[in-house]
Amino acid sequence: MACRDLPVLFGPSAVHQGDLTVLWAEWRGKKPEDELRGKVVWVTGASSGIGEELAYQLSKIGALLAISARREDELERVKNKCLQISSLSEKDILVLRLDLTDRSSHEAATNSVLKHFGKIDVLINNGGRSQRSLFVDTNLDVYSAIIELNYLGTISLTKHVLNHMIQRKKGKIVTVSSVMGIMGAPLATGYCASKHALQGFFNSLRTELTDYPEISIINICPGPVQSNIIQNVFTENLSKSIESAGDQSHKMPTTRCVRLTLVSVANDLKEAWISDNPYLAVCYLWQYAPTWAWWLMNRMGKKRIENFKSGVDADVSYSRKKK
Ligand SMILES: NC(=O)c1ccc[n+]([C@@H]2O[C@H](COP(=O)([O-])OP(=O)(O)OC[C@H]3O[C@@H](n4cnc5c(N)ncnc54)[C@H](O)[C@@H]3O)[C@@H](O)[C@H]2O)c1
Repeated sequence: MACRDLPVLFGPSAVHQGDLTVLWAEWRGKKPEDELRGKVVWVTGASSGIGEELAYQLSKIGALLAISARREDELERVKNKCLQISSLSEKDILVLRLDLTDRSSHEAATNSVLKHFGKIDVLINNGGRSQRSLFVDTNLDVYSAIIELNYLGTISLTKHVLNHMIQRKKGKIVTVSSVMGIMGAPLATGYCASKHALQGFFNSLRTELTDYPEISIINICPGPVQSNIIQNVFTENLSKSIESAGDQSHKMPTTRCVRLTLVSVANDLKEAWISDNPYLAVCYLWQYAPTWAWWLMNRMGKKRIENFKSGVDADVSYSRKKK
């Protein structure tokens, strides 16, 4: 690497987006266009946010898509847009209704994708919901629902798809975890627990698959990203929605998060941190100097709770584009 290249890695725009391995992969690594064209990719939670954008970018690359979520009409909308922006044809995109919490349906859903395409090259476990409520205020049913959806729903689908990948001895299981799978933060105790559970699960599963070097387990850890995640959060009661999601424009654009996700998939990165600062820096601290991270998070966390209680987005104080 020449000295003139250093600003690419350490310049202000780069450090705000992903860990050094992700940025290196984007700069020097394999291109999603080369690695994913013609591959069968199944994306869960494809009806909005990160999953919807994954469908768009993958369709432009020429990947064959199975797109899943609970609302079929929204999936049809996403499919139609994919067909408009790509050279894919009708049969290249399978709309498959799927409720991650309905675990008894996951085997049949997997068989439907296999029947349509004959194989699954990549599963992207993206569907999930976050949380905005303090533990002291929150009903335990909410914790059960978060674990059922984010953790058990994800590993249930993985189990069926992995059986197929083991038969083929190849495939990629990608899970959209979160920086909250690495650190802890207030207002999200259940969400953090579910993402930590996913990290622990997939890091352990990888060690059980050493006889299958062509099966990759890839954990994606985004920081705050523009999507519908806040309007869909769990609150203190299962029946209660959040009053206002607040402005989300200070967060990382969905397009950028998804591009770096696909770079991570193309390069088989085991774990990718994709975030603006300060959350990216907190990930490094949490990993290498946890005592400092705990000290810092206590201070940031207080502001997060204040923001939430005043009706603005919890993370609004830390963005470069303060609102
Ligand atoms: N946006 C962020 O700031 C952020 C940060 C880190 C991680 N993530 C993760 O990214 C993933 C996608 O979230 P997003 O930000 O795009 O939010 P989003 O709310 O826009 O999208 C979530 C998707 O999951 C689907 N989903 C929810 N419950 C489901 C169920 N029971 N069965 C099937 N699908 C279901 C929704 O229909 C939707 O398609 C989630 O796993 C989330 O935890 C998001």
